[in-house]
Amino acid sequence: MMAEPREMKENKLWHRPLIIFITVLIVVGIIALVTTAVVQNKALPKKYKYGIVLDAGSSHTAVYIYEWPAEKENNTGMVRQTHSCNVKGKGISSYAARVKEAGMSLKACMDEAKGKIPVRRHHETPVYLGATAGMRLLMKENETQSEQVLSSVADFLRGYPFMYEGARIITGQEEGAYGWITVNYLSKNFHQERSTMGALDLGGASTQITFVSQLRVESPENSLHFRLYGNDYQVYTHSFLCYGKDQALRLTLAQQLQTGDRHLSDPCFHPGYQQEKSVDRVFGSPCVSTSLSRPTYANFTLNGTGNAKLCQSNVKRIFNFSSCTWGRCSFNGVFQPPVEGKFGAFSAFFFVMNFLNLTSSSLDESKEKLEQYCSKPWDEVKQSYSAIPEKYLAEYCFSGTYILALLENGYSFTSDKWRDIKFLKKIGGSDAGWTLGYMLNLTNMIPAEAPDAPPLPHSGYVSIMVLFSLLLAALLLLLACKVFGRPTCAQNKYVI
Ligand SMILES: Nc1nc2c(ncn2[C@@H]2O[C@H](COP(=O)(O)OP(=O)(O)OP(=O)(O)O)[C@@H](O)[C@H]2O)c(=O)[nH]1
Ligand SMILES: [Ca+2]
Repeated sequence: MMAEPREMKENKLWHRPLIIFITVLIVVGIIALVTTAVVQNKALPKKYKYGIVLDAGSSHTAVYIYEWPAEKENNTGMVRQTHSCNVKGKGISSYAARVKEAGMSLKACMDEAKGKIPVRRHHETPVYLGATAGMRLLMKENETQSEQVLSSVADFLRGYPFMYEGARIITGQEEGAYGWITVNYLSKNFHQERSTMGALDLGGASTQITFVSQLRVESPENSLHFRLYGNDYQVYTHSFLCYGKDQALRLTLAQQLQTGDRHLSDPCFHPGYQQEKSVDRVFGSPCVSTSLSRPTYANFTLNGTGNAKLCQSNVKRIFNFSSCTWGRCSFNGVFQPPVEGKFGAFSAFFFVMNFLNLTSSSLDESKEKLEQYCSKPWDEVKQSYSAIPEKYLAEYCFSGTYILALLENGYSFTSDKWRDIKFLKKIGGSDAGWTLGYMLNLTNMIPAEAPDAPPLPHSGYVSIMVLFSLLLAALLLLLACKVFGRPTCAQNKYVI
């Protein structure tokens, strides 16, 4: 009777170190597993790639830097803008008479880009320059000069340690298409079965409208077909050269100067606004039709009268609604299907509508507010917005009226469709514009088919691995209890 307890005690003495050893092993194992999972799951210092696009617009040039994680370049929405720089002065087309300086004008922004991108990435960072309507107009006026301007900027960009990938004038069709790609890429609309949004871009010298149309696009030059991430898109696009807001102002002024009076009473400017303007500046543009008669005097005086209604009827005269050889037209005989779906309106559409506080107003409300704004005396306007450069400030009444006329009468956004227009500047930190779409296309970052996704996301995979390891460990522990006897486990509360 006395021998049995001694044996049990001996057994227990032999068990204890083993159990402790196994428990420690299991605990260490679990800690190791969890640590591995956590470390693995934590954002590793990612490898980023970079790209630079110069938007050589008619009014100014902007330099954009984009960044994306190297291993995820084919996923939609991964590229983001990390920096932008506005080149001082006017657009590159304004250097026509002093082409050598065109390249140098980019120096400050390009030097800044050098500082923003890690040195070890410089040699593999592509640089693209795309010129838009200002250079398209210069090309029409003087081909040699436009080529010289492009080679001046090209030579200058080649002097940087980046990978120079070209400087060219992009077509209006490309400008529209890439703007559409940009807004939908940034909104992650190419994912799943989401519908896309149209893109409205208003520059200084041209304006673009691009959207998916269910209706057949009758004119081949306005029709684009894309296969992106496994989906097909039939896209309508048109770029109206000369219908950017600066050229539209010239067209409106040229129309009004047909009366022959060198004192122009202009309803698109505030009452009390007065300025001497050059006839050359107005009629020197290739946009101003040669059928209009050019006044003989060199300057004219513009006197604001501040009447948005009259302004609107003047502005409407620059659109030709009378001839259309297609089923339906926007203006100037250009085919356009009815606008469909939501739209993102950016660049000057945003600057102007945002300044006028009209980004969330209905069409009727916008007209009303604009009437009030235009009728404000110039002195009052200057006082209220002393921080805004006078050049911009003087033109908001005209620009707002032009935008309403272009959208309502030009593109046929009726009152109910007006709500579908969202005036925006950026989407998730990146500017809306053609540059991102241009770079995505040239670097082959928008695949036709959806990239193969692993069955589980990485974090899901790790979580499942950890869960099963824990389960396994618990089972092992249970097994140990069974092997080494109940009392020990019961004492340690391991057995249920
Ligand atoms: N109010 C205001 N106007 C601006 C600003 N930036 C540009 N603009 C004006 O808005 C118009 C359009 O500007 P952008 O979109 O930069 O035009 P752009 O790219 O130079 O011209 P395009 O080659 O026709 O595309 C021009 O008349 C500019 O002078 C701004 O910050 N505020
Ligand atoms: Ca532009």
